[in-house]
Amino acid sequence: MNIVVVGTGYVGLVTGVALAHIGHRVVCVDVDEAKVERMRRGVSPIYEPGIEPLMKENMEANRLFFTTDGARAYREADVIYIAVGTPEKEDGSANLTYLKQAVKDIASSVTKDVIVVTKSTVPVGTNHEIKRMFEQLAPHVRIDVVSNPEFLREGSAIHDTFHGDRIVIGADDERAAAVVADIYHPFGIPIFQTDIRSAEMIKYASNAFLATKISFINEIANICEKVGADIEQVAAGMGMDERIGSSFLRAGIGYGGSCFPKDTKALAKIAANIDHDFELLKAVIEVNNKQQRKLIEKAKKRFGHLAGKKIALLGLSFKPNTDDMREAASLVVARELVAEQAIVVAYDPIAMNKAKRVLPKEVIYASHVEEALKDADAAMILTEWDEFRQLDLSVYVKQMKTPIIFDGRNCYALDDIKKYDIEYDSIGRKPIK
Ligand SMILES: NC(=O)c1ccc[n+]([C@@H]2O[C@H](COP(=O)([O-])OP(=O)(O)OC[C@H]3O[C@@H](n4cnc5c(N)ncnc54)[C@H](O)[C@@H]3O)[C@@H](O)[C@H]2O)c1
Ligand SMILES: O=c1ccn([C@@H]2O[C@H](COP(=O)(O)OP(=O)(O)O[C@H]3O[C@H](CO)[C@@H](O)[C@H](O)[C@H]3O)[C@@H](O)[C@H]2O)c(=O)[nH]1
Repeated sequence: MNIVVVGTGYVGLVTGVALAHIGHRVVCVDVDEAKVERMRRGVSPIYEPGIEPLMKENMEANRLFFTTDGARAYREADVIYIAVGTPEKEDGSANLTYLKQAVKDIASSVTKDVIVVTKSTVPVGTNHEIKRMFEQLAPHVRIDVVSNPEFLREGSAIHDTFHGDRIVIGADDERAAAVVADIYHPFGIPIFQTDIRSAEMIKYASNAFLATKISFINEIANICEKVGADIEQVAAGMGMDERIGSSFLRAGIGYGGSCFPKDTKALAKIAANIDHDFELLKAVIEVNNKQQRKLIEKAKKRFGHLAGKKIALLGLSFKPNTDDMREAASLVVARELVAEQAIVVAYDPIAMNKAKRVLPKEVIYASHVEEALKDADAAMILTEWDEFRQLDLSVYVKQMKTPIIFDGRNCYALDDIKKYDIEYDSIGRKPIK
């Protein structure tokens, strides 16, 4: 099958590589020339474990190509996947500018019937709007539109693509649905076929539900701190109930990333547009906003004021195994610390280059953990990278002026901390003084 993928971000590139790997001829199109140039040399524009070897293998097998020449690619395609960004607008709704541009680009180029598959996360009704646009802009050909939302997580995107829990296919046309189902057949992943609007809703509802789980456990953690219970024990005990499930019950400083923050807001907006006040989801968002400031509150309570205090920030990306800084808690924490006139020294194993572009200019960057901790008054752990989890705890004692750790990701067992002269305040657990 001749497949074209429009947009080579986390979703587009991973999709393109995976579809090439199961034998399709895949052309990935992007408007970003520098990105395409890098990918042609086998270099991934994103940090994603396992992506580069798979890219190179499929490029060498002449199954995977990268181009900025969308027009030519669309003309030759049997199936076109749209995976461009749908970022957040100021009012919280999804910005469909890139998506609509991609639709126009495709419509002005195609000369034969084609199936267009929307992987981008789009509000309910968008795929029907795309269909109408094609009917107006390219009446000479038949273009079927299929909704196929993506559920991969950054940092485990390759694994998720080959081992996902389900593939959702939303279609009005049985033949188009069957073609898309056939493409995915070699993955051996259960396929859930439904109508287009339900498919669009499954994506938002799934992300909103996972965000709800996180805000829920974070609120329980906040209560645990006040009643002397331990959130790790509570989450473990809750998770043993199969109806609840143990995943997504990790308390911390809230969710970030390119999806949960924007998709929860977009769903609240979708609801508002039809006069439905989605109170539960609005509370989930509000809880998360507060939770991202949790370590700042703890530090202010401990020190009184933060002016002149040297604070080491460990971890800057929104989660481990990615360099993505979108909506990372570190953005909120660093801005607030700088506003409080603290001296902020930051370290991240992978995201440092991207962080430098978005964190306040006052932030100082260390090239390793020890350097970040040197003479610090306190450390704040914002991302649970293995490098921090596996750190010899004596490093905190040796390097810091005062070994005080505010751990936003509960990286250490309390019993391990107790073996050292460390003051430790984490999320939903008893502080150790
Ligand atoms: N990042 C994730 O983990 C994830 C997971 C599931 C779903 N999604 C959804 O998938 C979509 C893509 O997300 P992403 O994080 O991969 O995006 P991204 O911002 O990383 O990448 C989008 C790419 O599209 C390119 N692009 C924009 N307009 C184009 C056009 N007209 N023609 C060709 N290329 C164009 C951009 O240059 C960019 O490289 C979004 O709707 C997002 O919500 C993302
Ligand atoms: O128990 C948990 C699980 C996650 N998080 C936080 O939640 C955020 C998102 O994490 P994760 O879901 O692992 O990463 P994403 O790559 O953002 O993936 C989510 O968003 C994608 C884009 O829509 C979806 O495709 C995925 O299914 C969905 O998990 C991160 O800040 C995590 O630190 C927690 O605080 N506690």
